[in-house]
Amino acid sequence: MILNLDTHFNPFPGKREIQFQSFTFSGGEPHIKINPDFDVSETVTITHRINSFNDFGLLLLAIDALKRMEVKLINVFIPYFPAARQDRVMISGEPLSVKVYADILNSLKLNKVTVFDAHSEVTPALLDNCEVISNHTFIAEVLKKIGKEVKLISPDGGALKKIYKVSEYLGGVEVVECSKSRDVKTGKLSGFKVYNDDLEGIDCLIVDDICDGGGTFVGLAEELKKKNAGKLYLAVSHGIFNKGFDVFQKDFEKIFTTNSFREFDNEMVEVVKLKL
Ligand SMILES: O=P(O)(O)OC[C@H]1O[C@@H](O)[C@H](O)[C@@H]1O
Repeated sequence: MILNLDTHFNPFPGKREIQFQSFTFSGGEPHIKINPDFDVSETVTITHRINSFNDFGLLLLAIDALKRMEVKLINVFIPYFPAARQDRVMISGEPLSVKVYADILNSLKLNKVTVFDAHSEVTPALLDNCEVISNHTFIAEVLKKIGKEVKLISPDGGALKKIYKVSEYLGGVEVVECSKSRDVKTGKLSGFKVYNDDLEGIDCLIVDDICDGGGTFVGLAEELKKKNAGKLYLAVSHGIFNKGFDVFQKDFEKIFTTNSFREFDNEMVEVVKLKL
């Protein structure tokens, strides 16, 4: 049984859905009422796209309601895990945000928590009974859509381990390693480096987990262009795109993402819908 808290997001098409009503009280608090017309002895999988604290709150309320209805086995599918990037304390005074979310979920004794393309190994290490869905089939689908040979571009050291696994899954597509620096205090990016001088006319697919403002990818695109690379494509599992898409217009042919975070309606972007 599936409880899709975000009614625009259904990664389990065809599975029976539990009906519910959710709304926000006038004071701003989320609320939910789950219809009791289902067999509580079955496992229930809650799916939710979390991009605000209220979204997380609604998830917690739904878990509590199901427990009170005596559902014993509850799975949760949160494709984009909140604060996954706040996985270490960089400077004193910051919280270890991802652990705050993980601790709350762990306290609820869930049967399974599934996340899609975890930012780092920290999220699955912190969560009890965690399953991570890799980006392999997403990237394979992207390559099919591009329909020609590309090199895979790893934007930084953090993405390397994952991109080599993708390359292996795809039968050994060549990987180009790159690096960048980010100022801990200001978040400003600089010093983009591409460790391959043989990119003349070569089409490139940059692969990463998250695109937020896009600075990483625009900076990298400029370096790739200096090496006369061919067409540039970007594939990110979780699209936030907080600065919109105009920033990519000059350098990129197309951007691929999934619907793990939200929906998109822009001709530069092609969305591969998540299906489990
Ligand atoms: O440059 P923007 O898009 O803001 O940020 C995205 C980058 O920041 C990292 O955490 C992500 O893994 C990605 O490399």
